[in-house]
Amino acid sequence: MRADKQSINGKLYNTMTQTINLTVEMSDRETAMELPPHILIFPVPLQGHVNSMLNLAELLCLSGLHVTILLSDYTHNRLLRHATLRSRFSRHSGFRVATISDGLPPDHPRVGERIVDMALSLKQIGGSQFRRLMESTDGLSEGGAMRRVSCLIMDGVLSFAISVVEEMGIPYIYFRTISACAFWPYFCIQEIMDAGEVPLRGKNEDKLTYWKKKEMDMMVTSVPGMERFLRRRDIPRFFGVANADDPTFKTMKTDTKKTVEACGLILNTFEDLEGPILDEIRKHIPNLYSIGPLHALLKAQLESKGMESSHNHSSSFWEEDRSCIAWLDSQPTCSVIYVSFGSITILTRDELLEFWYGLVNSGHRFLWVIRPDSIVGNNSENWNEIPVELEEGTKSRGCMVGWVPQQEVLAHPAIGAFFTHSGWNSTLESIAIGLPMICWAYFADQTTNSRFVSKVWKIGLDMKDTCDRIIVEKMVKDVMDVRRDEFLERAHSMAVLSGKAISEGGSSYLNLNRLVEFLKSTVS
Ligand SMILES: O=c1ccn([C@@H]2O[C@H](COP(=O)(O)OP(=O)(O)O[C@H]3O[C@H](CO)[C@@H](O)[C@H](O)[C@H]3O)[C@@H](O)[C@H]2O)c(=O)[nH]1
Ligand SMILES: C[C@H]1CC[C@@H]2C(C(=O)O)=CO[C@@H](O)[C@@H]21
Repeated sequence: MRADKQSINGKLYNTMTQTINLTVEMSDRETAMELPPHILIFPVPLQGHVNSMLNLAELLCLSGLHVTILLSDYTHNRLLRHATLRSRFSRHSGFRVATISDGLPPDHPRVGERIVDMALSLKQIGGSQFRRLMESTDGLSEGGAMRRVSCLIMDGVLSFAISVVEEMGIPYIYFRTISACAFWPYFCIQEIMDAGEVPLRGKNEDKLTYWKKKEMDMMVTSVPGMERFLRRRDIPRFFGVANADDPTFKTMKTDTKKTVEACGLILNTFEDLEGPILDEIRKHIPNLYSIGPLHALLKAQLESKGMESSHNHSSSFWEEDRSCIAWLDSQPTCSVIYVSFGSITILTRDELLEFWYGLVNSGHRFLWVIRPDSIVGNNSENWNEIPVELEEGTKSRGCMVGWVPQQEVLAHPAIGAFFTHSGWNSTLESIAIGLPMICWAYFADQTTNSRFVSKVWKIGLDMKDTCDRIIVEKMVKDVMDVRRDEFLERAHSMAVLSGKAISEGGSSYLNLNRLVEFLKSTVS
């Protein structure tokens, strides 16, 4: 195992090639009792969850805490291949990575709705692996170089870890990486079902047909604080199952309800964005830490310490194609719509063509991320027969790539709007930079996020449950031209509030301090 030594602040750190394992040389005066608290962070091993939890990990490192993040082998290998994990964290003492298996075969697609296989697989095998890891390493204490884990910060659907940490006397906090506006309907699942507001899907009824029904436009009255705008089609898309024993549906329901038993709940959001919903959640979970937008909070805190911002670091699972930056540099200000549907969404060839025609026919420039594993269906179809009008329109106004440094792209002056799937990280990144959105939700929490973007915050348009070139063209023209000023004004106002939340004395800034104080209290 290659190890190279670096000398930082007079201490020797060994960086191991396979895991980042900073072995802090113990000076005479330091003893285990003087070691900082050791926080174990455990995300669902998906891009959106890992991004926000790595941001939290770095913020806790900046606060002087020791942190281990527990990834899947598969995810860790993707990060080692495509991200800057080592260089980003080698500048923090006491950070390391531990790994377990996600239980899926290496060739499992890990995209689309089959991504739930991972959550269910972890539910089956995660508990025994987690117990073995914690017991065989004496709470990840690294032979005394770190304290035993003093607190677990765990993702929202990994409840198998609870019995292990409870037996070891370790407190735990949930970090649900979705929005408050999506968490709250999940929390109210039983009330929604009891009110018959999202009926079971017919045995022979496919999901598309089920969600396109007119009755899905009926309002949901059983989620306090959302009665005026939440329709049936806007609730998280793990509803609408054919039977109440559906394993994913049951997991989402039971695990979300378990949140009340934890020492607290972390949400990557801010009070001025979701205050009314946060207040509803606080009635059940009083110890709530709204500390977002985490990527922006981290950037601000790194800059205040004169450190390179996370903006220059990647936590991508795919190789970033930086050629898009040079292309953007050659485009006029605010002239490009950025299109990306996240790390899980998949499209059929027909859906891809509807978006492609809509973008080209809008007459606007577009930068489109088409993730290598995102087009499904008959791949043998000959892509050499691309309609000439699409080929010409793309040549003159478009740029299509496999994966980009998204935060850098969103901050580029050429970008005028974001066509997104409404994943929560993408939504927050767009809000923080002040970009209007067009929302095409794929599944999970995205359907609720897109409703809030369009109906509550009014910073974009919701294209839910449709995929039509005429609608795409019209919505692109609306956000880039016809209603541009209207959306830009509100998006800019929300960006200002986001900046306030993460600045010294802001709500997220203060909540992070309160979280760090709680974590420090777990060892005093
Ligand atoms: O080309 C790209 C595209 C995306 N990103 C980044 O990848 C992340 C994607 O996260 P998100 O926008 O949240 O979408 P998903 O990857 O789909 O995230 C999953 O996890 C989220 C957090 O729980 C949920 O909100 C989503 O519904 C769920 O699909 C963001 O930070 C983006 O900046 C890139 O860096 N480059
Ligand atoms: C695969 C999904 C299981 C739970 C995660 C989630 C959540 O509500 O926490 C939403 O969608 C996906 O990110 C995950």
